[in-house]
Amino acid sequence: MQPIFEVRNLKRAFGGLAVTNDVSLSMAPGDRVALIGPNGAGKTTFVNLVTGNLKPDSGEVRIGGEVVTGIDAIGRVRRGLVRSFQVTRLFADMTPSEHVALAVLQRTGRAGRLFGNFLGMPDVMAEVADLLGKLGLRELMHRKVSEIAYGQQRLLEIAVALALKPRVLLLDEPAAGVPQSDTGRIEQALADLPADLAVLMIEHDMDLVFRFAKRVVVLAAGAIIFDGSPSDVTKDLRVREAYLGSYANASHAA
Ligand SMILES: Nc1ncnc2c1ncn2[C@@H]1O[C@H](COP(=O)(O)OP(=O)(O)OP(=O)(O)O)[C@@H](O)[C@H]1O
Repeated sequence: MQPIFEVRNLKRAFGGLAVTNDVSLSMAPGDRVALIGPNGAGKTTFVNLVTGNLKPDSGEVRIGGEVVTGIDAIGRVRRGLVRSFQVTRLFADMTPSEHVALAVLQRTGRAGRLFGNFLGMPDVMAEVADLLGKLGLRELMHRKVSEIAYGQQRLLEIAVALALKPRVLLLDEPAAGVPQSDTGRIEQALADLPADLAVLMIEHDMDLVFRFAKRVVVLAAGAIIFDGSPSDVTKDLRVREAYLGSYANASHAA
């Protein structure tokens, strides 16, 4: 299948440190990939390079075959590359329906309109209600974000991302900070993501990785050291060494 998302020979250094060191990765529609790696492996930097929040020193990012390396973050969202909105970027005084409506208006090129008007736009409201319903947030759609639980805020991040109709979705630790009692709802939302969506999830929780991912990519010291099946990743010697090395460094530093 033609890749929907491709990274070729991506490099980025800070000072003398190669934080993204010749990374290549390709994903097809429907892929469910987990990106893992010890602390400081370069996962966040990689995501920032991919989304256009950071410029690479060299290499290429493609969405649907189009080279987007010179296109900014908003242009990449328009082409279908969406990173889940972070809880820290939700507006405490706004409601879930306002957040999702804003994303729908942005996607449909109507974000410039007076925002309060969306309540009178039946197509927008129908989509907002549908999306929030699918994520179990319908009852809370008109409450303030500050009044809803953290797990529900994380579901709202997913709803906002989906309202942008992504072709490639980057999820940054979607269940981090969510109490155990609420992680089931997040996992259900991940299981219900559109089948043709390519999903790259950064995750530390290996239980979640094993339940979600069909493929695991391991980044260590800026380079991909493993790209394969979840069942093979724990047996891989280089992966074991990378994690052991990071634990050794951490205890050394402590
Ligand atoms: N703007 C920057 N300037 C200098 N060094 C940086 C910068 N951003 C990241 N680094 C360094 O790059 C390395 C990788 O950082 P990055 O945050 O990408 O790793 P990570 O895998 O996301 O880590 P974690 O899992 O701990 O969040 C670290 O050594 C970090 O100190």
